[in-house]
Amino acid sequence: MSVTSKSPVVLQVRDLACDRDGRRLFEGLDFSLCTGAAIQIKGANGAGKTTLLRTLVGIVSDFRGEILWCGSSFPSALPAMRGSLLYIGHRGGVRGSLTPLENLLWYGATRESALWALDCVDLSGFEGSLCYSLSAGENRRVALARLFLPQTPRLWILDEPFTALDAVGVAILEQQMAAHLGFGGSILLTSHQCLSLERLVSVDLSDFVVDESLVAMEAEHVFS
Ligand SMILES: Nc1ncnc2c1ncn2[C@@H]1O[C@H](COP(=O)(O)OP(=O)(O)OP(=O)(O)O)[C@@H](O)[C@H]1O
Repeated sequence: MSVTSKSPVVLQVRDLACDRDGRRLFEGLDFSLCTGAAIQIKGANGAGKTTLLRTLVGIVSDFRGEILWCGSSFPSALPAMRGSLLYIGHRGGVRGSLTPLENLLWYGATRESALWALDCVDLSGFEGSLCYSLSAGENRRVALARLFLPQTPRLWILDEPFTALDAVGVAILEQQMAAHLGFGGSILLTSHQCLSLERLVSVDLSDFVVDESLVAMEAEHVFS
């Protein structure tokens, strides 16, 4: 699928600002994510990448500005967006006391599709091991196996999906992301990794950091 200026926008952020613990992390953030396209959110440790993703999936509701799903504003658009969303957070959502197969069955996969997905991420032979006995990279593969299940939702929001993966794991994931975009899906991800995906644009949160000196000057002006 080719992405053009006419590709429909699925997720849009307008003049977004997020706070954490009383501190403004970023403000004035604008971007539009189209069908068949990906956005990589970049920024230093603590810049607010995870906070942004958690805001976009509705876990964090303390924001200023506007978030739109297919043209409808949050929070009323949240249920519709969640119906089309696959979110894999920092921790991956893998239960250590379950096996990789049981984890995928818990997410609603059939046994056949779960075994297929585990094979795609090179975990054949580990289906029945308890996840707490697997390595960090293997656990990350269990989490990412959800991207290989059939009828995957159209929007993927992925927080540091490449963490702990080896070179083969990175290649497998990039290939699957490219396939998802090719089918008209959309991806928003955070990563410090240099990615070779086509139809990918970067948004750096450092460009939206608040200038504290201006905030102080404005406050002085208001109270003087
Ligand atoms: N639950 C929380 N309560 C209070 N402050 C928080 C909480 N979670 C995050 N923060 C703070 O918000 C800021 C942004 O955190 P966030 O995890 O969004 O950054 P990040 O850009 O994803 O960082 P990293 O690259 O290290 O993963 C940090 O300074 C962090 O200390």
